[in-house]
Amino acid sequence: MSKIILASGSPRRKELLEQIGIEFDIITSDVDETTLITQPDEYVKYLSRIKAQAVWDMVKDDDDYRNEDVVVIGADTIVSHKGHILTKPKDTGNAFDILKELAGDCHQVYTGVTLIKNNNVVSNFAEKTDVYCNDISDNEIREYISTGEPMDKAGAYGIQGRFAAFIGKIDGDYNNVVGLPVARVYQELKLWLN
Ligand SMILES: Cc1cn([C@H]2C[C@H](O)[C@@H](COP(=O)(O)OP(=O)(O)OP(=O)(O)O)O2)c(=O)[nH]c1=O
Repeated sequence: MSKIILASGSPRRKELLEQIGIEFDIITSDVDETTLITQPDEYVKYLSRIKAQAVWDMVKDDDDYRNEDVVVIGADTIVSHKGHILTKPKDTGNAFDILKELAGDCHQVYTGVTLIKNNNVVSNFAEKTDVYCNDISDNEIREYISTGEPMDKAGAYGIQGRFAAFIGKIDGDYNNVVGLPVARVYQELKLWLN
């Protein structure tokens, strides 16, 4: 049986993979996330790949994994609004600016996923979901930021949390917004697990 490693410290990704009944280990790395890529789908495909690659490099000579079939899953999520990329907010002022920009408009959430099996990149894709935000007043934004929810999330919000109050509709996979498009990940895993 293949061993699966989730190369992510995101509690949301752990929950989503658990939700579909997959058994896996979690190993995280600390990759340098700076890149000059500006195209959202290429950006998340690249970052998910370097996260998966870093963990593969850590485990490839490890006694627990050396003689096993190992599949490493890396992922990266960003928000894109009018063609520019929004990652996690740097501070609460930045969170305010981001949420002000997203209010009353449609934006895209991209999650990139990479599967590495035995040193080969066997899957590297980006999934897009359109998200429509209702109008949000400055006071509502300030209150939302005071919950602390935005700070570790791309686009400074969590659709699975209090920000649900401001989502008019989405077009695409909800789980992709939360950080992992598990239905597509499952389809890919089926191809590569034994
Ligand atoms: C848009 C959105 C993002 N997010 C989260 C998912 C990701 O955890 C985070 C984006 O940051 P990422 O850099 O993709 O991931 P991470 O730093 O949390 O974890 P790792 O690099 O170890 O894999 O934003 C939500 O939880 N809800 C949302 O609605």
